[in-house]
Amino acid sequence: MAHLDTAVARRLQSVKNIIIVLSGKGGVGKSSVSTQLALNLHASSPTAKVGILDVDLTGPSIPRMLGVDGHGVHQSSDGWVPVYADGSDARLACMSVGFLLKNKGDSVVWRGPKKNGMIRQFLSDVRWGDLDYLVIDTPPGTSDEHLSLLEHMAPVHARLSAVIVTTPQAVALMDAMKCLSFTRAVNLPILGLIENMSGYVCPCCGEISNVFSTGGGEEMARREGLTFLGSLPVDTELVTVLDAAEVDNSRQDGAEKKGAEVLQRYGRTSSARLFRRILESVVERLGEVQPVQ
Ligand SMILES: Nc1ncnc2c1ncn2[C@@H]1O[C@H](COP(=O)(O)OP(=O)(O)OP(=O)(O)O)[C@@H](O)[C@H]1O
Repeated sequence: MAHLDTAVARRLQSVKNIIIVLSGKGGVGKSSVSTQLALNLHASSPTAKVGILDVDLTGPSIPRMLGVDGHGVHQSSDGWVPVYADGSDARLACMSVGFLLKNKGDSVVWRGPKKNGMIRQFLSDVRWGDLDYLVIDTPPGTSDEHLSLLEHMAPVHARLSAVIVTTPQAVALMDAMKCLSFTRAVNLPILGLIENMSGYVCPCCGEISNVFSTGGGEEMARREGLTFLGSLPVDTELVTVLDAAEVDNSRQDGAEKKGAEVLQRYGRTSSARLFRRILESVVERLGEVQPVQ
């Protein structure tokens, strides 16, 4: 399966760390965790350069979460120019199939080879430039998209690792275990596990209460010898910021304005405060992971 893809190698040689975000189950908040990871890495230093690649081809949600879904992608002689969610600062680059669809509601109905071709093109043709981190949001489960990513990246990039997202419920944890066994089978280093929708933040007083079970992710991490990166409660403020990030296409500056607004508004949420601690663990773990063999 492994072959050296020189076009991908050339493009990714200026990317220091690649973090693949996985979840066994759909709807557990993988895209929102990917978005928050990118936003927090971006905010972690005034010079941090971050990319986010959305390979959830049938359900791309990153452009909307970052407030840039009104954008089209510009094709230059040297490949696709990513969309910058932070506008002219150009430190938060985003690429998604969502930018390539003619109409927002269009669905992508592709078989494996076509998905593989799209993913390879994302890896070989996007002008990411120098990046400290590239965060990759994937579809739920472990399917064609995951295999394509690894097939093209593992032979050419040593600093590849994964984060697993789960909710605390038993069914989600069972699927997270499948994800874990996939990463072990393909020798993909794991930074750790994040438990999302763990408890509920009261919008009035900020207190966290446990509506459903909590702690299942932490328990799984301990049992499996993984780092528990932290938990994030259900946060209605987060939904307001990420889900409502629809761009006003009637304004020429709509997408750029909305992207900047998401960055600012997210920074003030309680999720952002909690995520900063998760980020510390992620960065610490990045320093420890052994390069992919
Ligand atoms: N901690 C949270 N608090 C409140 N809402 C959340 C939280 N995490 C995710 N959500 C919301 O839940 C919904 C699903 O989240 P998201 O799209 O990130 O899940 P996903 O696992 O990527 O889904 P899919 O399987 O479709 O790819 C979104 O509306 C998102 O804003």
